[in-house]
Amino acid sequence: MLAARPKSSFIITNMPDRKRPLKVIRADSEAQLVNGLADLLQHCSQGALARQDRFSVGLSGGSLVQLLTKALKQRAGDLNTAKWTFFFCDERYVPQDDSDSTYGAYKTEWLTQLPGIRDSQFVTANTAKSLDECAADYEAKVKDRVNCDCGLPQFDLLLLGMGPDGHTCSLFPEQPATLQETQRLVIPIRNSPKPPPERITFTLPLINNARDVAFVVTGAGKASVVKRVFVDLDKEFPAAWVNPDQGQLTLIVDAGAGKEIEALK
Ligand SMILES: O=C(O)[C@H](O)[C@@H](O)[C@H](O)[C@H](O)COP(=O)(O)O
Repeated sequence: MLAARPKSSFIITNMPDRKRPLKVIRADSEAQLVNGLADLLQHCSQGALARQDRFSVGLSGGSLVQLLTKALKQRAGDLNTAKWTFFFCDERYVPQDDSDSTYGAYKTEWLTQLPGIRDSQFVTANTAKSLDECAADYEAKVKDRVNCDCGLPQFDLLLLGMGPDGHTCSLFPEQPATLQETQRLVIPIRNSPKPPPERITFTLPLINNARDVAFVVTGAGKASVVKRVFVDLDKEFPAAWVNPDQGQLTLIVDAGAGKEIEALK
């Protein structure tokens, strides 16, 4: 059977506030979307492993857990995941065996469905520490394990989701001060508007230094926010602050989430 190829892929260039053109991959079905995500993983991992001996990936929670699991299963024969290291762009400050843990969600899926991936490939947050220490400790792990040739850790790929309120990672519109962070790469979050209230999250200096950043956004309910974030760069929404300095920004959407940007093709 022919693999379901993404319906269309296009570049939006005429955005003065964007440092690099935005690449959009628009899928008509979940199978096409998974295939687009799998292509991206293959492309980014091959590039990273040609440059160095590790591929560093930042994961997010939500619907991405299932979509990424499907993409990795689909390409299990082609991807050499043994050299991949998985970090968390944000993590909920709960014990690792709590049903709210993002690491726990991945572990449940992957260690049963993706036997090639070992638990030791996840770089997890130490939630036995205080929240502040947990964030500082995770920043130290990132600095220790991610390529820092340019002075700042540079992830090979960050996979991000976006909530209907335009939040990404644990950067929420109700907490705009988090977007102004310039020193710390991982910060604690208290009183998150989305439960659970305590979290840690990557900050913009780390996110925008990545080599590749991809958002995966689905559902017609997010269509207008997708346009306001990715086309209008409306800074009311934290996701609009993701603007990689040199890296490639890719938006993978289904037909529903992409319906208001379709005309820009
Ligand atoms: O920690 C969390 O609460 C989730 O990880 C959350 O930030 C999620 O990534 C977005 O809300 C997008 O989720 P969906 O893709 O499921 O809409």
